[in-house]
Amino acid sequence: MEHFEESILKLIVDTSTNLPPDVRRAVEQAQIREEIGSRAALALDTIVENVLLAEEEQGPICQDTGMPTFEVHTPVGANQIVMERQIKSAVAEATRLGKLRTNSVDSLTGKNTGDNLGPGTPVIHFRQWENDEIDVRLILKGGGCENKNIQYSLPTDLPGLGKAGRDLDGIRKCIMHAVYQAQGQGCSAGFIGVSIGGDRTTGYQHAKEQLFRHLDDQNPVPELAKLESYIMEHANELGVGTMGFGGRVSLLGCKIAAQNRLPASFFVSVAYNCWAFRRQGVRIDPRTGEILNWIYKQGTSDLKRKESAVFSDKVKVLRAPISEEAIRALHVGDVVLIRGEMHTGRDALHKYLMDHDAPVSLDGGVLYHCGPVMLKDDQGKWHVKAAGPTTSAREEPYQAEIIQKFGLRAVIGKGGMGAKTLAGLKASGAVYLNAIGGAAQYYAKSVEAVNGVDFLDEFGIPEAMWHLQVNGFPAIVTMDSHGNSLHADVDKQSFKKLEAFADPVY
Ligand SMILES: O=C(O)C[C@H](O)C(=O)O
Ligand code: SF4
Repeated sequence: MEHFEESILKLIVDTSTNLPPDVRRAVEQAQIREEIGSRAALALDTIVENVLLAEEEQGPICQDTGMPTFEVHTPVGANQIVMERQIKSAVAEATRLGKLRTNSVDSLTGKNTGDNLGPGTPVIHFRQWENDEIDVRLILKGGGCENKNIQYSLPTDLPGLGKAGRDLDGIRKCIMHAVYQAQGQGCSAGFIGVSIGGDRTTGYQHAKEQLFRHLDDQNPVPELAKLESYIMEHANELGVGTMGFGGRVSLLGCKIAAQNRLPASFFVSVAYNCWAFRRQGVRIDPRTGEILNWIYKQGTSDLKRKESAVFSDKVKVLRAPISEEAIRALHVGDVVLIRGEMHTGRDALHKYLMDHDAPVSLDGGVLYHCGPVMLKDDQGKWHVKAAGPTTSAREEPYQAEIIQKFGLRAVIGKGGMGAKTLAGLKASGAVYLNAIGGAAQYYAKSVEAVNGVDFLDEFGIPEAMWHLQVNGFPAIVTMDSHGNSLHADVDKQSFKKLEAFADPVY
């Protein structure tokens, strides 16, 4: 087993940086379906560009490399204790190399362990099988889409859909609702794994396991095969679209399975995975630890780069610090390019800023909801390795007050924010800009220099306040200072479409 750790490291690097061909094909199909020039098409062009950049640079496709989850099958008698130790060591090494973000945070102190190791992380499940080879599968599912997982307990009443009973029709309604409720926050268009039955714990576990199925496999249970096709067809009528921008494609894959349940329980558990669907697997020789073959084909396909609308002359350039006048001139749908300094800030920083001063002036400033992957070189200089946006909705309780308190003019994130922030943007003269979730290589390229960092020791790399010099960071105005929100509009329209699926189908 001399090569086992090295094989696991290869698996991690490939999973994080190289989107498998079946996932690429699904993204490509969406790109073909969306109307040229639409916001969804622009978002998909950025996603494709990002997938290709990640492969070329061997950089993380998305900065959130998720909760590394390993499903391992071993021959009878293989030493699982040694394997677990080596998997952990490979995880730490991948983190040191910047292929995984430091994602393991102490839930009580907020301290980041810095190497992705700690109680509960990474997740490793072992099972024995009567087979001569070791099978290791890995999924890197990020926090934003994990937050959009949902579990229904039937019978229930679903918003827009009415009663959902303990039958196939009730299950159908739950799944339609699951896609609707994710909106753009889980970086749609997504992939869902669905489990019918089990208990609360095994339901979610089983739902996640469905994400390991090949996208083009055929469900062996005829009713579930039919339900999968129904969902694929109709969830795309909801109009959520890529990043919740509206559009023809809201779902890229759906895999459903059933397990037995208790008489009193009837769960439908949905694991929602963003478009950055990073899962891979290897078969390993138990004598040498070497990789025998890859379970899903490895990257490389004919995804085509498209000239993006970002380069058109309609784009407005914003130089930070930004004036109120420049902000008031912006409207939902405008594409902007930011030049100058922006500051990253997410959950820990927002909470901190509520009752402390900021370490730098934020007057006219741009706050980026982002937890990047950063590496320090031998000279002590920091480099951005991946830097896409995080889900902004988490900052809803704080954002309006922070904009007002510090004079911020722009907040960048993804998935949109709520009514309180919208009112705050209007009152203070600020905008919400949407960056394309998961496009971490694409945005990292627009960073010219790291000007400094605050709270690194206290908050850890993803939560620290990084001061980034950018030259042409593209984003779309999705909430303006005149009370308009694309997110509220798409939510309303897609809810109306959801209501059309209330009548029984089964
Ligand atoms: O943590 C992040 O950087 C992103 C997260 O996965 C999210 O989607 O909000
Ligand atoms: S930012 Fe988006 S693409 Fe990245 S892990 Fe979160 S949900 Fe997935």
